[in-house]
Amino acid sequence: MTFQKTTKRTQLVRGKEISFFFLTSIAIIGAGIGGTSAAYYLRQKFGKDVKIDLFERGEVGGRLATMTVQGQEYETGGSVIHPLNLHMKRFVKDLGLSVVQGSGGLMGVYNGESLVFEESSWFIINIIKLIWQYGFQSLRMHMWVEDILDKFMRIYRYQSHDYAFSTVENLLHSLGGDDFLGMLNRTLLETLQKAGFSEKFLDEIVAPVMRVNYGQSTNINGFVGAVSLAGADSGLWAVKGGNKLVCSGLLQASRSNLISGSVMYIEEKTRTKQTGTPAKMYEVAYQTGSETHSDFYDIIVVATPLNRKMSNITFLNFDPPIEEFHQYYQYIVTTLIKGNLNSTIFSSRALGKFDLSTILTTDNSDLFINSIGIVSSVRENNPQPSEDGAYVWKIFSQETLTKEQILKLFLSYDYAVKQQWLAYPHYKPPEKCPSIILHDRLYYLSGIECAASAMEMSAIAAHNAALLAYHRWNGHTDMIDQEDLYEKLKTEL
Ligand SMILES: Cc1cc2nc3c(=O)[nH]c(=O)nc-3n(C[C@H](O)[C@H](O)[C@H](O)COP(=O)(O)OP(=O)(O)OC[C@H]3O[C@@H](n4cnc5c(N)ncnc54)[C@H](O)[C@@H]3O)c2cc1C
Ligand SMILES: CC(C)=CCC/C(C)=C/CC/C(C)=C/CSC[C@H](N)C(=O)O
Repeated sequence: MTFQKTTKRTQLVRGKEISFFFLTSIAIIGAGIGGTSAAYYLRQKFGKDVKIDLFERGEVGGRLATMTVQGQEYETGGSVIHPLNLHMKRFVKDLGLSVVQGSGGLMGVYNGESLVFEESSWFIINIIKLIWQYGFQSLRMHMWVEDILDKFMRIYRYQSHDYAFSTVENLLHSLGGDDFLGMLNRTLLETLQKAGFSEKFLDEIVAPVMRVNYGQSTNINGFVGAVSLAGADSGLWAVKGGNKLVCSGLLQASRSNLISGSVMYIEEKTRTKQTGTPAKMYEVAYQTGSETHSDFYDIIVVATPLNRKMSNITFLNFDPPIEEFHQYYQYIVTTLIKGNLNSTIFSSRALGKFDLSTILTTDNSDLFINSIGIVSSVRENNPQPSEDGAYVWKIFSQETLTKEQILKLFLSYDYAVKQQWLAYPHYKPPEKCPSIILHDRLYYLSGIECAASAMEMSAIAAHNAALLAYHRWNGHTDMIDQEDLYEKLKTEL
């Protein structure tokens, strides 16, 4: 089913205001959470008649993906969602999906020799342990993250009032001023050292959280560091049946046309429209199987990281030319293993007495895993062991695990399956974020990952790209890059 709309645009021609009627068609490249939420918001803004084509060369969901083993499905990509991720929350509600809550088992931190920190199932013991080992730093860290989240949440108010930003930097500045921009330019380590956190706390608590969430050290930028720490909060949740259901749901709700094909190049061309007037449009050339096709669009939203390895899209004949993108993405392997853990490699405690369900690791180059933890299938709230007591464990590592490494970790195992990812940017502050406006009507939403990669970040970027495209198409410049929005909106009911 295709939709077409005639849209009125007014232009100044030799000093006279002339109205043209154009057919509006929009292409989105990539059907991950970024592309599908862009389709959803573009439909909301541009209305029911505009044609929206969504190009996807792989599976709908992108980095939200599951793997089915022995009849059970597990998340292998983006898995947890923060309780304050309001776009994701809204999608789930609007699409009639259900949620599963994180199981919240016990966590320990291994440094290659022993467990340097171990949670207790008694809340009060935990508090005493944390204060004993790190003073009040855990509480201070919690407050630091909460303060950042508090400011971050301003985006929902701005977007509900339809305000858009033309750069990632402007968006972040509107939320947290120079402090937020400063976080992009400094490492998390520098930021937290300056705030007075101890080496011990940074090595034993903060670095392990960065390793499990972003496969990197505390040398990542301070902003993504804060997002990563938020990813260790309580109350995390996931979508029942798999997070990727949000993407297929948004695609359907947006009534876009899914085109299964790989976009090869985008070129700006002059075309004569049905009205007889010449107009600049974008030609999208894509491959399906061995065939090449192309189609013309007024607006394009690129919702995939633009680099050779990940999307390989060429921009032809743009004036000025569109720069090449060189963001390097971190390679990560997710391995699912159903088996009996050899807990004696982590702790001297007897096998039956080991009660940790997640083991994080310190930044030790001798370690071959970043983390290991018990996981539930996408339909369960709590992980279920099989009759022989085996659980399904998810391991994140920098390289594919060898059989020897798996046999070191497990006394016995039923299966081991893996998925490799170019997962998220390799963060190296100072971060220079790519432009959102690549050309007149060509938008890039994945650039937001330079600040932090997470489902909610892509959804925020998608909403922003839809608002930006809409306001620029209609000449509403007052809705873009407004300064002091927080103060302006404070007085509104
Ligand atoms: C292992 C792992 C764990 C993670 N855990 C979490 C987590 O717990 N919580 C969280 O919030 N985030 C997590 N993330 C990050 C999160 O998954 C991503 O930030 C988010 O899914 C990115 O979505 P996106 O739509 O922007 O990009 P993608 O999901 O990458 O979507 C881009 C799509 O574009 C398609 N595409 C690329 N090139 C072309 C082309 N030329 N033509 C057509 N289609 C093309 C791709 O096939 C892909 O489907 C994790 C990521 C990974 C890899
Ligand atoms: C964007 C905001 C404000 C919050 C998002 C917090 C969040 C959910 C961060 C997680 C980011 C991430 C890339 C996690 C990867 S690993 C996830 C999990 N620990 C797992 O074991 O699968």
